[in-house]
Amino acid sequence: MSAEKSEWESSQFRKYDLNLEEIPRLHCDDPRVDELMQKNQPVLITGSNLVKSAVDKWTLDYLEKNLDKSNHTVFVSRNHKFKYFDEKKIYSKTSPKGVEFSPPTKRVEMKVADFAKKLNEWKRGDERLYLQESLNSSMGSTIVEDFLKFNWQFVTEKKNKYHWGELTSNVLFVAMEGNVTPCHYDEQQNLFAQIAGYKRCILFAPDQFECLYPHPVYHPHDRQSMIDFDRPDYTKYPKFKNVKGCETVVGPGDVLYIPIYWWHHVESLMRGGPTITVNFWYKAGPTNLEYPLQDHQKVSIMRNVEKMLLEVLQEPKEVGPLLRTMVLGRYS
Ligand SMILES: CC[C@@H](CC(=O)C(=O)O)C(=O)O
Ligand SMILES: [Zn+2]
Repeated sequence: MSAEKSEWESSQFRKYDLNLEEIPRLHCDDPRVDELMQKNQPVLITGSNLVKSAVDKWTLDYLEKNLDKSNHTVFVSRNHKFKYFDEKKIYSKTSPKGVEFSPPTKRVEMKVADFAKKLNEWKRGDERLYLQESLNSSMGSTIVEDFLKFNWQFVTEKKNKYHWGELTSNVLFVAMEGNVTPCHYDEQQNLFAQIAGYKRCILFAPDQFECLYPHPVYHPHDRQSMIDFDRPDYTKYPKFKNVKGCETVVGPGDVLYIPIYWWHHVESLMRGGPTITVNFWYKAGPTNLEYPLQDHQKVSIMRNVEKMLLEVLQEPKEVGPLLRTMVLGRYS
């Protein structure tokens, strides 16, 4: 992948054993953008001015001065990975009895000033921080003003053209250089707008499900890959060797379309300073079942089968044996 005007270099990437294609990088007026989005394919869109009002202004200092003085949600990790988990699933009735789940990160509330201070004073071996919070009207009048100046026409045009559901949230992400959000998928359409710094985004299509081994649906790490990209266990996860993916680097002003159910791994480039992103998450649109079904629809079906089996069996340990009895030698 070539650096745009050498703003970054691949030595700032973390090293993984992956062969990756490049995600197309196209100007927003290029008709191929819509050809790809129509097919639920990722594309990096330039020139949209989606978050121009923030690109010109938002730095850590600016956020410190203008984000309101109350607390903000910050995740803390003992390493560079910030693997998401659903707290509600740690204690749910279907979580296996006595199976200890040790959260890989902790969620704290922090003033932006304290967050910025810790980033500026960070040294190797210290805990890492990742501010992640939905933007809302209580974010301070200046931030709200910048937010209202986003190019809403651009995103609304995409929402209407592809019959997406409602905009559910705009999440603000402020990461330390080197932070990684491990490989996972979301059940929402996502316009991922980069404001400051550079992020490498590695994406895999929903049909790579069997190469990426997601945790069971009942698990707190539902939707997250079980594979540690830093040290893949090819014995436990042999199909990871064959995974096919694509990648791009998003920089200020770029918008990456991350289609619903597409796996993505996101890393803030090492030695690249803090990164700032705002995403636009949209609910899925109405599902019209046309055959052959699309790969993301099959993921949705598998999720529903797992949920139904859990509901009726109650005991997660019984799901695997029942599925094996049903499939092995009969459907395989
Ligand atoms: C959750 C954080 C991640 C973004 C992402 O996964 C998304 O927008 O869906 C990132 O940028 O580190
Ligand atoms: Zn995501």
